[in-house]
Amino acid sequence: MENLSLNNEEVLFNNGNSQTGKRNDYLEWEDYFMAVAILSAQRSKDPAKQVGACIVSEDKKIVGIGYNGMPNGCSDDELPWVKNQADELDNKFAYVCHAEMNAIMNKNTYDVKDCTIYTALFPCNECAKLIIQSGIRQIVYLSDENKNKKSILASKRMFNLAGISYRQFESKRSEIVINLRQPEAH
Ligand SMILES: O=c1ccn([C@H]2C[C@H](O)[C@@H](COP(=O)(O)O)O2)c(=O)[nH]1
Ligand SMILES: [Zn+2]
Repeated sequence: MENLSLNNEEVLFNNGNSQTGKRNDYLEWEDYFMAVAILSAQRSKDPAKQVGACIVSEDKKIVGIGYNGMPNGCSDDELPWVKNQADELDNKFAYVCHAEMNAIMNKNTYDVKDCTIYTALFPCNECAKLIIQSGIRQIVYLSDENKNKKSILASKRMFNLAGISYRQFESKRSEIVINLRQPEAH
C-alpha cells in the first residue's frame, strides 16, 4: 500500500535492486511449483477434497501436472462423488484417479526419473507405489492431515525403504494472489 503514491522508478527501488532495477519480490521456485499444484487442485470436481500435484525435473522444468478426477472417458456427471454409501460401488473411492497418479500419467517427458513431486497432500500408499516405480526421488507436500492413517504410514514405510526423501513445504509467503481482471491502465 505504501507504494501507491510513488512513481514507477521509486517503486523499482522499493521492490528491487537499487543498482540493476531487478525485481526482488518474484516467486521463489518452491512457491511457484507448489502454487501450480494448488492451482491445479482447483480443477477437481471432488466436493470434499481437491488435490493437485506438480512434477519438476532436476533442471526445474515442470514435466507433469495432475489433480484428482475421474478416469478419462468416464463422465464425472455419472460417477459418484460421495463417500458414505453402504455399497462401495456408489462411493467415489472406487473410481477417482489421485492427483499424483494423474501427474505421473500426464508427464510430457520420456520419464520422471530423479524428479521432485510437489503435492497438496501427503501421497497415499497407492500413489506412493506409483511414485517409487516412476523414479521420482523427492516429495514436497503441503498437508500431512492424514498422518495417522494406515495408508500414510505405509507410504512413509515404502519411501524410507526406497530411499525417497520427503519434506513438508515451507514458505515465507502465506498466500499468492492471482488477479484475473485486467490491470488498470496507467
Ligand atoms: O494421495 C492422495 C489422496 C487422496 N486424493 C484424492 C482422492 C479423493 O478424491 C480425495 C480424498 O477424499 P476424502 O473425501 O478427503 O477422503 O483426495 C489424492 O488425489 N491423492
Ligand atoms: Zn493417492
